[in-house]
Amino acid sequence: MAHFKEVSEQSGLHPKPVGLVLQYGTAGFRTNASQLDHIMFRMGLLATLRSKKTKATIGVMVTASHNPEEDNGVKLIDPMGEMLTSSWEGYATQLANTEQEELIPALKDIIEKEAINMSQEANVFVGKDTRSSSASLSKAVLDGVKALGGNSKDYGLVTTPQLHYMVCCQNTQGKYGEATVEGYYNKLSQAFSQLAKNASNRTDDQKHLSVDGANGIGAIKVREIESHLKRNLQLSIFNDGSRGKLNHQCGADFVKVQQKLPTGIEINPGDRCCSFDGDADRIVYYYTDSQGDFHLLDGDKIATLISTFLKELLNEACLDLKIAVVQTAYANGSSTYYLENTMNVIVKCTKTGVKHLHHAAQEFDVGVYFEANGHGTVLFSREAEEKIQQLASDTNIIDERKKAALLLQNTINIINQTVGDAISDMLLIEAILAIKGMTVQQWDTIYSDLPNRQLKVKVSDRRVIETTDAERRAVTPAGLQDAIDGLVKKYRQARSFVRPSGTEDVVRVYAEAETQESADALAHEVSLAVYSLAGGVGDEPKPLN
Ligand SMILES: CC(=O)N[C@H]1[C@@H](OP(=O)(O)O)O[C@H](CO)[C@@H](O)[C@@H]1O
Ligand SMILES: [Mg+2]
Repeated sequence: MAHFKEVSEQSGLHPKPVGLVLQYGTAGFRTNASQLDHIMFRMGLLATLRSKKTKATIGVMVTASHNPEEDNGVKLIDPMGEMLTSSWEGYATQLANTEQEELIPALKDIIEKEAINMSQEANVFVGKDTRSSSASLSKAVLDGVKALGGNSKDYGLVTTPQLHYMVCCQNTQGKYGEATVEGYYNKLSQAFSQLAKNASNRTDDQKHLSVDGANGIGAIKVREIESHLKRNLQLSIFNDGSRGKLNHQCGADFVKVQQKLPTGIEINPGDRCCSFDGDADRIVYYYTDSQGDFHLLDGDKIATLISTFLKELLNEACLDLKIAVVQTAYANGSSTYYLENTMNVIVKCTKTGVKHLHHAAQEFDVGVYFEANGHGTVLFSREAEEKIQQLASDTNIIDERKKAALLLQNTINIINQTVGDAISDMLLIEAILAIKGMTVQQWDTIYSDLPNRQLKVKVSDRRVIETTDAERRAVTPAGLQDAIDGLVKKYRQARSFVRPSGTEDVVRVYAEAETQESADALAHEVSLAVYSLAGGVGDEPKPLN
């Protein structure tokens, strides 16, 4: 049949190392770049099949996000700009692990199971981050698409959320926006300018933000959008890739996990700063105080700021729309308490991984979702968008209600609803702070984080840990959860859980408690329990201090 001969020949140029097995994990495939050429070619094939199946454009992003420069990875993007549906993740894993000679039968199997019409046209958008391996790996994706007779468009260097945006624009025939990087900048920057008009006179200092670009794609793209912002926002960009190494001692993941400033940034006490991750789908804020102490405003603080802003606007607009915040087990206990008890919003907890949060957020009129690490966005239901649109364009009302509706309308336009987006989130946060006349310190005092600690434990097979209750409790191995419960009881305001990582070969341990000493001690003791009950390898975990 058509193209199989071509696939067979071409796949020989992208051979699979015999015996290599990889999984489509929390965020696609991710490992050392040297092992990924065949994966990329095959994901080009799979994206082509997915496009034929959905009769829509599919995206393929080559990136390993916050991983070190030597790694790479690939994520597939479904028609509305969301992550690949989980029912196809199995196919991705199958194709990835099939030995060379079984590739065509494996493809035919998917075609048959999904009843794919092979004469249907296929279109695939491809993007890549700044890793040195990304150029040849994205070429392998393009080869895969071509081999199966699909059309492709190579966007070259883009952030992950930009590619999600392009896919959504394309499949909504431009209703979501124009499927170009310029179109993306125009939509976001125009919405930002509109929102900024609602801020009272701001000094240059207040308009200033320091950005740590993680030496990655985000630095390039934030510089590009800066020129569209007409000095409504004044950026100093550090770690722009001209000297430092990608994600090395910098970027959102480093700042969140280490709870300290990235290297390569020069700031004064009180300056508002943010860090992107390696593919610019995450953002965290921070500042240092006059004592030099570091203060982090993570995804939880961002979710609180945004949901407060939206709830106030919905009230002012007298719109009866249900707003909810979606978090994971990593959300700081103080944030959950504040959202539920002070703000009175619905809070949902899902498993780790953006696809879970995204789906949960879709169930509400307005769903704000953020992982504590700074990956998140806001989703508006079609009904919510329509109600807001209607009120904003109602010529009979000229009052506070309409003003709120117009603010909501521009907020919708500034947000990338397809996926978490560091640039879009940054603009929204900057607009909210400007409109509310709020400093980063004032934002920080909305609630105080419980001190917390995240650790990793190496075990021989992390799958021995199975969890339940949105990963907050371990079901296996026997005795582990009882041990954790016993340890948690020793500390005040304490909570701890463990889960196998979906992106690294480790078990993650999280603990929070009334003091940093307690959180550190609890995290260490839980690590020891994991080490002894779940097959720890290497040296026993050492205390932090
Ligand atoms: C604790 C943590 O931050 N985990 C991250 C990390 O997943 P793990 O499954 O924990 O490795 O990478 C994911 C993909 O970027 C992200 O969605 C998630 O939040
Ligand atoms: Mg990322």
